[in-house]
Amino acid sequence: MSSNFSVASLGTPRIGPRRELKAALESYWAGRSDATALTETAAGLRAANWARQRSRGVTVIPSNDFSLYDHVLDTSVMVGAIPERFGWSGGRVELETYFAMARGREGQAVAGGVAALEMTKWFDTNYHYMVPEFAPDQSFSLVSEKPIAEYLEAKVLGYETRPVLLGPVTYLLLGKAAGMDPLTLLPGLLPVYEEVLRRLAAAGAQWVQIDEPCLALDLDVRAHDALRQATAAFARTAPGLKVMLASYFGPFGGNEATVLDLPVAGLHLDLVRAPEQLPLLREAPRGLTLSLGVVDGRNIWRTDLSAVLDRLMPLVGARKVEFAPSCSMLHVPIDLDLETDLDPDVAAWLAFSVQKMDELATIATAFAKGRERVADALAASNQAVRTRYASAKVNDPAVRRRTASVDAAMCRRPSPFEVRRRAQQERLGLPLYPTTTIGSFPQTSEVRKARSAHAKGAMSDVDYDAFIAGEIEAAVRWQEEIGIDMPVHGEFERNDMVQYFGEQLAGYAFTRHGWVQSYGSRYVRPPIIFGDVSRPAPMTVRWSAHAQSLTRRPMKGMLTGPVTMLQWSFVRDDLPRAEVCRQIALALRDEVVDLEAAGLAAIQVDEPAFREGLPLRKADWAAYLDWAVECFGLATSGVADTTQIHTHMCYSEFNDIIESIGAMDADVISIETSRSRMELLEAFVSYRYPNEIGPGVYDIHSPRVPPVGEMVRLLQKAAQRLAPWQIWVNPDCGLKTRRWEEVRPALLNMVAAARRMRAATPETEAAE
Ligand SMILES: CN1c2c(nc(N)[nH]c2=O)NC[C@@H]1CNc1ccc(C(=O)N[C@@H](CCC(=O)N[C@@H](CCC(=O)N[C@@H](CCC(=O)O)C(=O)O)C(=O)O)C(=O)O)cc1
Ligand SMILES: N[C@@H](CCS)C(=O)O
Ligand SMILES: [Zn+2]
Repeated sequence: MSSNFSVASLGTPRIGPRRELKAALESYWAGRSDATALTETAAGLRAANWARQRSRGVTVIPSNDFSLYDHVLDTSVMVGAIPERFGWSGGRVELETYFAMARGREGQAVAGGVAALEMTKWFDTNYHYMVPEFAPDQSFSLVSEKPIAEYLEAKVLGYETRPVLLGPVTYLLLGKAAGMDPLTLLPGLLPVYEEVLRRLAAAGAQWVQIDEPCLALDLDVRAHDALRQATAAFARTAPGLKVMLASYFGPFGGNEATVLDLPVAGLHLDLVRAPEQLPLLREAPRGLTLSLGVVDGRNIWRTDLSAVLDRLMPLVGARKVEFAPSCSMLHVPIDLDLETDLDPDVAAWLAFSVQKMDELATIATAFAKGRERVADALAASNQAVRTRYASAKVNDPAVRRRTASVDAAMCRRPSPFEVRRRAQQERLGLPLYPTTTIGSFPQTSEVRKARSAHAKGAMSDVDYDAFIAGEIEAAVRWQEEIGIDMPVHGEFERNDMVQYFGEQLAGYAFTRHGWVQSYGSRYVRPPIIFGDVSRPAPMTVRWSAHAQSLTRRPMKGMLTGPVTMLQWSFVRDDLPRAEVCRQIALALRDEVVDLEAAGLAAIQVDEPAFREGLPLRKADWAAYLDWAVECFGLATSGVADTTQIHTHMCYSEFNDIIESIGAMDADVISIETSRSRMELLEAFVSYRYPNEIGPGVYDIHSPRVPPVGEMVRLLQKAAQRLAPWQIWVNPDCGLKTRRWEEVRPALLNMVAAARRMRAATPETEAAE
C-alpha cells in the first residue's frame, strides 16, 4: 500500500469481547484473585487488541489506550496528582492506591473511609472519568511510566505502536482546582509530559498521539496560549518524535486558527461530527499529516463507503493521510460477529469496532489501489445503505403521522403547579418531608442469576415472573414496615434502565454482547434505535400495578425519560435527534397514561442524561433545551392534576439548565446533592424553583451508611433555603449497585431523619 495512506485507530475498547476485564477486576476486588492474575489478564487483553487491530489492517496501532479503570485516572497517577487523603508518600503507586482513588477506601479515616475521586461524564458520552483534584500547591512529577512500559510491551510482541496520551491542557481543564484556574498549573505539569516524550523517543517511538478533545469546546485565549506552550515544549524537547494532535466530538470552531498554527506533525479531524471541516484537507499546511476521522467512533452504523470516497478523493491529492475512526472506539461494542440473535436485516446495517477497522482498510485500499480492488466491499456497503433507508422496518407511517400531530398543548400540563399541588395533596395525604426512594433496590446476584437463567431458557416465564413478584412483595412489605411514605416496586425486573425499555419498544434492537464501558467495571449495552419508535404494549404497568395492590400507600411508578432513552442508546443517523426523541416521548406518554389508569398516583420519569445531552458548544444549547423540555412535557402531560409527576436527575450540574428544569414543570424533582453537601441545590434556590424537590441525603455511590444526624443536617441546610412543604427526603439515586446490608440501615436512618425534621417544624410553617 502506498505510504501516503495509512489506517489508524485512535484507541480500542479495553473490556475484552467477553468482558474479561470486568471479571478480572471484580475477582481481584473481592479477594478471589491476586494482582498477578489481574495484570496478566490486562496484558492478555492488550496483546489481543494489538493482534486484532493488525489482523484487520490497522497500520497505526495505538498503545497506552488501555486502562485498568480510566485513562484520566491513569494520567493523574502518571503525573503524581494524588490527593493527600490517599496516603501516598512518593514512589510507585500500588494497585491498592490506584483503586482507592477510583472507588474510595472503606473503614479508614475519621469520616468512615476515604472518598474516591469524583466521577463525571467524559464530554457528551456515557463514559465517566475520575475527576483530577489539584491542591493549591500542587506539584507534579513522573510517577508512572505506563505509556513507556506499554509501548515497550507492544514492541516486544512485534508491534510498532503510537502511544496515546491525554493532552495536558484537556487534562487540566477536566480537573478541579478549588478557587484557581487549573491552567496556571501548566508550567509545573509540562516538564512531566516532556519527560514522558523524551523517554518514548528514547525507546524508539516515532509518533505520539496527544488527545486534546477540549478543542471541541468553546475555549478562551488562556487555553489557546496553553496549547501553544504545550506543543512548543513538545517540539523543543523531543524534536524527532512526531505529534498527532487529536480532537474529536465536534469541530474546532473558534479554536481552528490556533490549532492550524501549532507546531505538530499531524492533526486528527472528526469528520463525522464535523463534516464542515472537510475543506481543511485543502487548507491545512501542506506538510501536516491529516488523520481523517471518517468512520463513526460513537455510533454503530455501517459507513456509506462510496459517499466517503466521493467526498475525499477530490481533496486528498498528494497529502499524507490516515483513515481513522472519528474518535477512540472505546464508545462502541467490539465485534458484531458475536451477535447471533440480531434480526439479520438490522445486523447488515451495523459495524462494531472490528467491522469499523475493516471499513477503514477498505477505504485505504481504494485510495492506494483503486475502487475496483474493493468493488465487493463497496457493493455491500451500498446495499446496506439502500436497504436501511428503504426498509419497512425503519419507516412506520403511523408513528410519523402521530409526531406530526403533536401540538404545544400536548406538551404541558393543563393546570398550573399550584392547582395541581392542592389536588395532589388531597389525594395523597402525605406528611411533611415525605420519604421515597429513586426506584431501584439492590440487583443482587440472585436477581441477576434468575434473569440470566430465564434468558437462557433454564427458568420458565412462570417461575421468573413469580420470582420477580416475590422480590417486589418483600420490598413493598419492608418499605411499609419502616415507614416509607411513597414506596417503589424496586425495578427488579430491569436489566438496565434503558435497555429494559428498548427491549420492549418497536424500532429498537438490542445486543447480547454489545457491552460498552460506562465507568470502571460497570458496562452497559446501549440499545440500537434503528427505526420509528412506538410502544406495542404496556411495559411496566403489570409490575407497578402488582406493587400497588400490595399496599394502601401511594406507589410510585418509574420510567426512563425520552432524553435519557435517546442519550444512552445508539441513535439512527437518518432522522434529527429531536424527532427520534419525540417518537420516544409519545411511546412513554402512553405508558404514563396507562400507569395512571392502573391506579398509580405518582409516576417518575427519570432524566439523568438531560444535562449530558447539552451540546458541547453554547451556541447549540438553546435549540437542544427547547426540544428536550418539549419531549419531557409530551411524555408526562397526558395525566390529570391529581397524578403527581416526578423526575429524577443525577450526575448533573444544574446552573446551566435551571430555567429549562423549571420549564419541565415536574411536580417533584429528586436530585443528587449529598456529595456536594447541598451545593447543587443552590441553582434551585437562586432560581426560586417553585415546585417540590427531593435533594438527595444519602450518597449511594458509597457503601457507607449515613448516620441520622448527618442526614438531618443536610435537610436542615435544605430547609434554610426552601419551604418545608417543598422538601422530599430521598437518596441521591437508585440503589441497584448497593447491597441490602447497606440499604436497610441507611433507609431506616433516612426515615428517622425525616421524622426528626417533621417534629422540629413549627405548626405555622407546616400549615403553609
Ligand atoms: C445510571 N447509570 C446508567 C447509565 N447508562 C445506562 N444505560 N444505565 C445506567 O444505569 N449511565 C450513567 C450511570 C452509570 N452507572 C451504571 C451503574 C451500574 C451499571 C451496571 O451495573 N452495569 C451492569 C450491567 C447491567 C446489566 O445490563 N445487567 C444485565 C446482565 C447482567 C449480566 O452480566 N449477566 C451475566 C450473568 C450474571 C449471573 O449469572 O450472575 C451474563 O449475562 O452473562 C442483567 O442484570 O440482566 C454491569 O454488570 O456492569 C452500569 C452503569
Ligand atoms: N430509577 C432509576 C434511576 C437511576 S438514574 C434507579 O432508581 O436506578
Ligand atoms: Zn440517578
